[in-house]
Amino acid sequence: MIETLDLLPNPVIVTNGDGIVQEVNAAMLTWVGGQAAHWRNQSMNALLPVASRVFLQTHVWPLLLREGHVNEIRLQIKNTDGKAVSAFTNCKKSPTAQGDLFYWVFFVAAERSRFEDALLQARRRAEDVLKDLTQQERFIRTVTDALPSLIGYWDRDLRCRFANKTYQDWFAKSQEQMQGIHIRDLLGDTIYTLNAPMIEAALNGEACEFEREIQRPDGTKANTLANYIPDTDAQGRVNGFFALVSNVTKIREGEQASRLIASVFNNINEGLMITDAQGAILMVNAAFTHITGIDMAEAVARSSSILKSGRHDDTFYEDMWRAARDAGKWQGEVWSQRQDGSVFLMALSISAMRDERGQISRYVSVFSDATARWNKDQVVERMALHDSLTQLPNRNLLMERLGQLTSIASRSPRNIALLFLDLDGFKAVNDTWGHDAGDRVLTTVAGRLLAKLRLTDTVARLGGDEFIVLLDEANLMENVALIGQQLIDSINQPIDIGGTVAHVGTSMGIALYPHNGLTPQELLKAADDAMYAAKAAGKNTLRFAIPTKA
Ligand SMILES: Nc1nc2c(ncn2[C@@H]2O[C@H](COP(=O)(O)OP(=O)(O)OP(=O)(O)O)[C@@H](O)[C@H]2O)c(=O)[nH]1
Repeated sequence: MIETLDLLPNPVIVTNGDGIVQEVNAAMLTWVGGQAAHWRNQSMNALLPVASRVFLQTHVWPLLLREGHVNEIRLQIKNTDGKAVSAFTNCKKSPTAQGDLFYWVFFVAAERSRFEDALLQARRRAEDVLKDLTQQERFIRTVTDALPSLIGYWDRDLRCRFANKTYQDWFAKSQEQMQGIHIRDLLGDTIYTLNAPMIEAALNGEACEFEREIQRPDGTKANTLANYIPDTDAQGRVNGFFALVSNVTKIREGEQASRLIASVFNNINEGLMITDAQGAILMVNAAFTHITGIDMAEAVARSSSILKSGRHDDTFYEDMWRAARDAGKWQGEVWSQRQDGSVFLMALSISAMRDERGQISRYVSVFSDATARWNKDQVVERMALHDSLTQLPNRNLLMERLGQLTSIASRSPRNIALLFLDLDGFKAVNDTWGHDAGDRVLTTVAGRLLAKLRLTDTVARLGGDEFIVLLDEANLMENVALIGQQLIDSINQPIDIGGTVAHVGTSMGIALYPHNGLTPQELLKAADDAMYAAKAAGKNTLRFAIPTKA
């Protein structure tokens, strides 16, 4: 055994349980001097100064006998010069057939310092690792601080272990104040109580997501969407949970606004149609379907030209879209077609919507059905221009048509004849059979005049028993006289006035364009004068106006 011990660089002694030296190795002899035999069977106390001996007896042996080993016990050894040298020793009990042996291995302070160096290095490595970890944490913090969401970590005791900047700012707390804060203290009792089931779920390993309206320290309210994600280790233990909370106030407000817009979109009476820049329908509302009869699903993705009625030419639509594009808006009335092919008047307003680059991205068309209004306008217009009894054009419309005819004739010469008719003996009908009978006579006369004339000619009632006939392209005076006489003859026919028969005649004055005048007023005056000439000549006859020009 001693040979083996001699190989060791450390001083070693072997004792029995009473501390009697059994062996001393070579390294120990270089330290304490003498021969091995000198030390054998001596108490190891001989190697120690008094203080170490006492320490050995009172502390080391009891520990050694109890534990079977001691480590790094500081003892002093007397060297060859009798000087005390500080050393450390590790001792281990080794049972043998001859009884327990105790191996005392010594290392001097210098060796100890190597050991400490190793320790120091190990600590530095640990510190480097720690530094790495700190850097990593700093990196994580930098990244999470830049995020708009609240990111935090809560341990099992519901103490905050991490909270990013947004989390701190949200609750107006510093990083130090956040560190270790209890979640209840941060959220307040009310929100904590509401969140408690989710916290419990997260600590039970269950991820959860929920929304909550939170009042912030500055008093503002915000909608939050929270995710609690359990932090589970390899053994399946939940050590805490990550909290990821996003401010969804704007999103919720946006959704609310969208819902409002959608509600308006579908509840207004105006038809709405949104198309892309090329005119493909993207969206229509319920009123669109109500007015056009075209189903929403059927309209989408089709061209807005499905509404074309054919009453306008291509130029009309080109002008309309060009104006909407260039001016950003177009307003007007468009004859459009319903699903069933019927035509309606669309009072339409088109607005162009531009994207952030200024390009037109959408056209919003708002429209209503203006057909009923148009029909009513037509009736009013008709009433304004027609005689309500005979439905013939009245003085206004007559003058308008006469104006058009004279204007055309001034550019491309043609003859126009204006026949002024005033009934003879009409008052007697009224007086004899009453006003209604008189009306029957007037409508009958109107019908007879129309029956005798071409569609291009005009028959008008000036009022009372006065009628005007306009003959367009009346070339020969003889022809005009012939027509005039035929009209007189026709009126002379008996008129059935319900059970009895009335007779009226007509006196007719004829003025010719351009001979008797160039303007409507001149022509009417000339014909009126000629009519009076006919009356004066005995009634029921015709007279031409006296020419004003050769
Ligand atoms: N029934 C009816 N009578 C009308 C209407 N407008 C005017 N009158 C009447 O028509 C008559 C016209 O009078 P006159 O032209 O003098 O009658 P007349 O008997 O033809 O006389 P002369 O023109 O001189 O031949 C008046 O009695 C008016 O009251 C109408 O819309 N309906």
